[in-house]
Amino acid sequence: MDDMAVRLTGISRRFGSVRAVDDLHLTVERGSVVAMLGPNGAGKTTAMSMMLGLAPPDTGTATLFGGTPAEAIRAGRIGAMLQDGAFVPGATVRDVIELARALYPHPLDTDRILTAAGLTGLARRRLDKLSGGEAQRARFAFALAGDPDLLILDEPTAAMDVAARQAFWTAIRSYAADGRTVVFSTHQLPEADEYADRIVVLAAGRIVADGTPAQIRATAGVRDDVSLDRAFLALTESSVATETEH
Ligand SMILES: Nc1ncnc2c1ncn2[C@@H]1O[C@H](COP(=O)(O)OP(=O)(O)OP(=O)(O)O)[C@@H](O)[C@H]1O
Repeated sequence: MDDMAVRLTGISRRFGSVRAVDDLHLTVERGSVVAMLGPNGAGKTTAMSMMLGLAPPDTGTATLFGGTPAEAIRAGRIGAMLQDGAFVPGATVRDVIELARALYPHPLDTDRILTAAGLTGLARRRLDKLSGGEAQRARFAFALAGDPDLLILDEPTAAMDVAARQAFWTAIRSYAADGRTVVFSTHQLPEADEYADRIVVLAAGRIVADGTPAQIRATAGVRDDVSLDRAFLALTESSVATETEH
């Protein structure tokens, strides 16, 4: 049996002449919180899509808990937040939570989901009337609904205000404290610094650094008291999405 929550073995994906993800090898241990960082276009969303089985890799394999992503999803073990994921038109926050709960074998209680996502006062609001940050909280509610073993979250706090971010990270902390696994991407580097056990830095579809926040600073050659932003820039400054040769 594979002990790893996520195992990416040499996955690659091209779009035309762009190598969005280039021979990526990554394992994520169960119970860890892993941040995926990288400049715009580094391949984070593409890698997460392949993790979830939404896009097949051109080469390599992606497994979750030792099986295919589709098997893990069917077993109700995976929750995900994707960038700008569309909602059912006309539905309310409560409707979409009930819809998500119906997809999973052991869903969380609706009130618990509403509380964890900070949506208790908005349960009857139509999704198309939500603000950007509120819609992001609704996506988080959808991801949490099935009480999954692994959360894969693409820029989960984008558009959230300060209070919503704090509530989000409190929910993630209690979720991870139960030994469950989180993989998230962000451009808010202090979030990775504070909440991730491990940071994977991507540039041009490849891993350029991987380790604890302290190890990332060491790889970048900066001191421990220097901001993670400085370390990140040192690691990724020279990178641009790789064009393949014709
Ligand atoms: N469907 C697509 N068609 C063509 N090119 C694509 C497609 N999806 C992604 N790309 C390209 O692949 C590269 C990686 O994109 P990806 O969205 O994975 O990056 P990202 O790290 O998530 O970026 P961001 O931080 O901006 O969200 C980029 O150069 C992007 O333009």
